[in-house]
Amino acid sequence: MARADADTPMMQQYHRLKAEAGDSLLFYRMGDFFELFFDDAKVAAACLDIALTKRGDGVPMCGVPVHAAESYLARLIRAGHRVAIAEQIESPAEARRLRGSKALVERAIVRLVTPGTLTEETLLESGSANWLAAIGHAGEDWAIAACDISTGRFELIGCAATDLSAELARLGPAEIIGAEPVPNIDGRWGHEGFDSLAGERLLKRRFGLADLDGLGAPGRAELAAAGGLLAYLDATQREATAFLGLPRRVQRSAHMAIDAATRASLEICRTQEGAIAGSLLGEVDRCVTAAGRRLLGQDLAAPLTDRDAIEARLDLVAWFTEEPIRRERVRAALRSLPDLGRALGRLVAGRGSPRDLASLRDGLSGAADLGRALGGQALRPLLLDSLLPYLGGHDALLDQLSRALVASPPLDAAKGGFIAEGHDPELDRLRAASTDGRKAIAELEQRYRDTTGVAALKIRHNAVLGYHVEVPAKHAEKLLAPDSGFTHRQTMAGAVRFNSPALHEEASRVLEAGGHALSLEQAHFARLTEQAIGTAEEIAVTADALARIDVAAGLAERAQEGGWTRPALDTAPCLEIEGGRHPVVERALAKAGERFVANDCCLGPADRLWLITGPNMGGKSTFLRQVALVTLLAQAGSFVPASRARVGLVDRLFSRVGASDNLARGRSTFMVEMVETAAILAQATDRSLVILDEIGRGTSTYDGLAIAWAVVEAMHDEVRARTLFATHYHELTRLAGRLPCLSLHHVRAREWKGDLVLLHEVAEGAADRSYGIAVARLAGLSPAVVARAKSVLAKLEAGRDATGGIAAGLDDLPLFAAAAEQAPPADPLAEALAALDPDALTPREALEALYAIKRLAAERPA
Ligand SMILES: Nc1ncnc2c1ncn2[C@@H]1O[C@H](COP(=O)(O)OP(=O)(O)OP(=O)(O)O)[C@@H](O)[C@H]1O
Repeated sequence: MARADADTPMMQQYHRLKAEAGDSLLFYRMGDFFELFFDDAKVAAACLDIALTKRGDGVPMCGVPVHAAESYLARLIRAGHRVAIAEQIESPAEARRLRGSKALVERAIVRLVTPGTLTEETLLESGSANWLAAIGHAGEDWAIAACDISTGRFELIGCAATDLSAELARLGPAEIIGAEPVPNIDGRWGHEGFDSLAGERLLKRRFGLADLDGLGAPGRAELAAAGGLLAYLDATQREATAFLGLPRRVQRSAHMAIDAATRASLEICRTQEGAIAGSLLGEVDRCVTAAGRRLLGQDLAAPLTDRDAIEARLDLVAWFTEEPIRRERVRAALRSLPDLGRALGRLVAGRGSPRDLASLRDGLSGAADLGRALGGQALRPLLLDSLLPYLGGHDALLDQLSRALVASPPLDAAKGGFIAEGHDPELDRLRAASTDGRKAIAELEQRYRDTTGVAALKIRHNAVLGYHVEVPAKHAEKLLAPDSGFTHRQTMAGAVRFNSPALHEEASRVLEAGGHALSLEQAHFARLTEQAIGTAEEIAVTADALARIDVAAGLAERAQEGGWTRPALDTAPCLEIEGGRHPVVERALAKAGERFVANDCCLGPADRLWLITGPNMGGKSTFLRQVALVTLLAQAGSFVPASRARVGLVDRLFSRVGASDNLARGRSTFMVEMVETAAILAQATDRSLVILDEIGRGTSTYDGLAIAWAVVEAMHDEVRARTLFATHYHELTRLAGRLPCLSLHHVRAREWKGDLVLLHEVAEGAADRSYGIAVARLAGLSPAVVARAKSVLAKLEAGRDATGGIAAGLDDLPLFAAAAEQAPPADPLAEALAALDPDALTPREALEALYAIKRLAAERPA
């Protein structure tokens, strides 16, 4: 940063704050603007598309108006920047009073705005949680402490190093921090406080606890992660306190493990392009509240593995499907409620407004009404019964808020006008005085017009002069006369301004009363906010209960809309789906006026690996994905797009469907595929569901087939997970004769009058051929190229028939297990060498040993 030799005091202050802000952009408050200087100005001007100017001393600068700062902040944060806000912490008048007429206003960084610590409505997506994740470890144990301070959620997740990415993928954090870099994780490192003792101390202090047993005695790694997280919140929020509920310890086994590649491949909460529309979440979501949408996203990101917990969710969805009128009433009630959780988050963070208090009032009273209405319903499911008590219980706060606030308070507390009339007699009196004063000023205006005879005389108000009398320049004479009773204040181009003792007196009354009224309102605001914060935990629980009801009613709505059914759950490793559909593809086809062909799938202990062949575009990938999605939806507690489904609970879900390039990390498509396949083979269990599409396609035919062959064998013999394996290697179908729990299936196609007809139907048996050339023709390859390809194919097929093709001889391979178990043949030469101890040999023995070794070497098979 270029630095002027003789910095002004202001620039010195700027440099001090900038040093503190580090690599964050510094928003330096100057009156009604936040200014940025030097490189910060260049970066911000480019990112925000605003003018970059220069100060008199040549320093580059740009600025954003304070009242519009939020939208600029949003753009900077989205572009990956962090922003330090330096506010004026005293008024210019105070500065002058304390330190003389030329005193510089004191400024301090009051907040670091980072992607994971946002609370402002405009900076957040209403339908997604905004997680900040801190990674800590103690020796070999790792943990993530994650919080969403916009709603107060706080989780501690202990896990193995290898599970970190999957857990982070579940959360989808806006920001990841840690002490030192963690391989393959994109975070900001070098933060402090990641030690378990600090974590323990900070947790105890924050929640006023004597010991941590009440939190389920978190382990050392969890404490280290929590320590880093809390230290970071203190550093970014400064004086304000971030909203955090008590931390919830998340048991990893309580959730279906889904790694990042599977999430991307199944497009669970976002499409691969990052959009919600077109993802499973986008397709399933019928929530009417933002909190419901956030919870649904979390449910889909972390399906459950506990059968009772899933059944409880399903019972509630079923209850809502039974009576559409009941469902619609509940949804209508929910729809009208404000976002309780986020309003609370802002109030706790000290960024709340009177409107947030009104949101609490309306949200809590709506919750209580809903609780009463639902409580009157017969045959309530257990989950609903357990939620009902949390919908009420805020009477004292509600009573205060309802009596104190006007119906629709303003966003800005500073201007007042949010405390209802009749709530505070003193406030009413001050307001009346101020109104009377204004009336008196209006009367004064009329009187001055009459006495001066100037009809155009006006009493105006501005920030510099306060109340004053203004007349057009041509009438100024009369008021300028020495005995007129008016004092000249200002001469403008067309008008002249005056003061008068009577006006001064009335104006003081107005100002004084108005000022007192304002401070009284501020005091009310502070008191109400404090009262609300006092019950923050309880309010957050109410918000969660409302969200859970919204999710269930929304899922019921979705089920009804799409003819979805309640899945049966099973603890045996089975998976039976009749009439299954892919919700997103089905919708896309419906838009184009086409029908989705429903398909069945039936996996069980005796038939757990389906090998699926068939033409390109035949629907293999769609079928694979739909099986995974039906399972995922079922375990998230949703009805499923199928006419019947029985889902044996899945502990881990793996999906490798469609190309997943990871060139940014310097790996080729094939390399990524192999790394991921290795991970599946290492992590999948006999309780897992594995979906593999075209493994081995990115390399030479021989290598690819060999790898696919070995992977299928390993899945079948060793891993024993329920597996769907789609492939274009027809040679793999030979495995059916050798692997008892593998069966062959294909997507059907027909050639009709020379045209290919894709039926999208999954049927038993192998495909008779691959139809690749027919698909290429459909895709518009020129007739000449198609004709040439056909003749090349005829030659290749003739060659294959003559030689047995690339799979010739594969039938003679020993089985995978047998091959894996076969020990390498003994090597006498190696054994003899290993037995030698050169230091213990005499020269003569050494010579003999040498002869013996030469002899063994000569006997070795070539
Ligand atoms: N069950 C179905 N009913 C109707 N149309 C379907 C069905 N399944 C797939 N399709 C249509 O076929 C298209 C191709 O499907 P998909 O990508 O699953 O084929 P594929 O067999 O995996 O192809 P490839 O082998 O080239 O990857 C889909 O985009 C969809 O439009």
